[in-house]
Amino acid sequence: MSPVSPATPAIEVAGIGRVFGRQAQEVTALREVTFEVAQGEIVALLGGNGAGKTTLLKILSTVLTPSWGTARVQGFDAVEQPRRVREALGVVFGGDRGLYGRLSARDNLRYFGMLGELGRAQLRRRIPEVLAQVHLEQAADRRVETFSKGMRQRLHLAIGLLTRPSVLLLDEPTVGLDPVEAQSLRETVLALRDEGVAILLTSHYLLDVERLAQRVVLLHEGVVKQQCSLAEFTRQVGHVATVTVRGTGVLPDLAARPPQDLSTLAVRQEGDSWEIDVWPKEWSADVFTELGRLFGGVAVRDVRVQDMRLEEAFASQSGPGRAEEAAP
Ligand SMILES: Nc1ncnc2c1ncn2[C@@H]1O[C@H](COP(=O)(O)OP(=O)(O)OP(=O)(O)O)[C@@H](O)[C@H]1O
Repeated sequence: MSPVSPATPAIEVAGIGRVFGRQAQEVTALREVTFEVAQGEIVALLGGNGAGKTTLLKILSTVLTPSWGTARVQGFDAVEQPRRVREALGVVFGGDRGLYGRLSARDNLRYFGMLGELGRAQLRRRIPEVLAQVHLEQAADRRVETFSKGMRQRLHLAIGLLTRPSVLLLDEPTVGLDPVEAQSLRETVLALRDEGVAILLTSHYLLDVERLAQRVVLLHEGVVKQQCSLAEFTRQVGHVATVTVRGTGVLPDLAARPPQDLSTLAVRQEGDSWEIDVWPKEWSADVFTELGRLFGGVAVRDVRVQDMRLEEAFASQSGPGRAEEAAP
């Protein structure tokens, strides 16, 4: 980790804009984006398709230059000092891209470490350390093609950690993972934050944002539509998931037992079968107590939980707003 003052923001984006193409084909991906990520903080960068998230991550990782504005990582300018920025930064773009299935996890780490200009001695020391950090020691010498999605995602993270970055760009860390794998990956990410790593996270899942981030930056058509604490964001979103309870026979008497920690209910009934959606405002043990109270004593056949995708939240929040303003 680089010796920076705790007062220096880990990421500092000031008035960034990016235009692609020329004249008739011109597309303004970013108009005016300003925000900071403090040392040891996790900020979720959110926005619907085409909002500008990828463009911003590319600017921060020095792959793309901005058309205007400045981006700094640990105080280093992404355009003037790209090498220093790359030294401070770990970039984890997950999914199935980029790993070599026929190589072991250890050999993938060696390969990417060498591309990242780490020396042999450094790699000998770092590889076991990052394998331990992401809990892949036991699988280190297995071919990656035998890995689950969660293990692959862990390996991506390990590669991003090889250079001991103090800032991580984490793109969709839990996409395609089952709930257990997703939760265990989140715990690894939280452990990194506790070690002081600053993280800019993009995700389509509210649960990731809720469990990981302290603050939210919401992009819409290339401008920051909203910046707020996680508490404020989830309050505005209203609910974290849809729980669908299906049963047969007598409906629970919801009028007699008005729901508490659940925001709304929708009831569907066909013949003898019924289906009720409830929307918990947040995940807590109280939600399960409340579900037990509402549905105790009726014939429940199954319960399904669908974590809310952020698109649903944006549907209510991504109105035109500031995005209508003229580009600078
Ligand atoms: N190389 C490019 N040439 C032209 N237009 C581009 C280019 N890259 C991005 N854009 C446009 O810039 C806008 C922002 O794209 P960007 O990929 O940054 O959005 P995003 O928020 O990452 O979306 P998604 O969630 O769909 O990945 C879009 O309108 C996109 O079509």
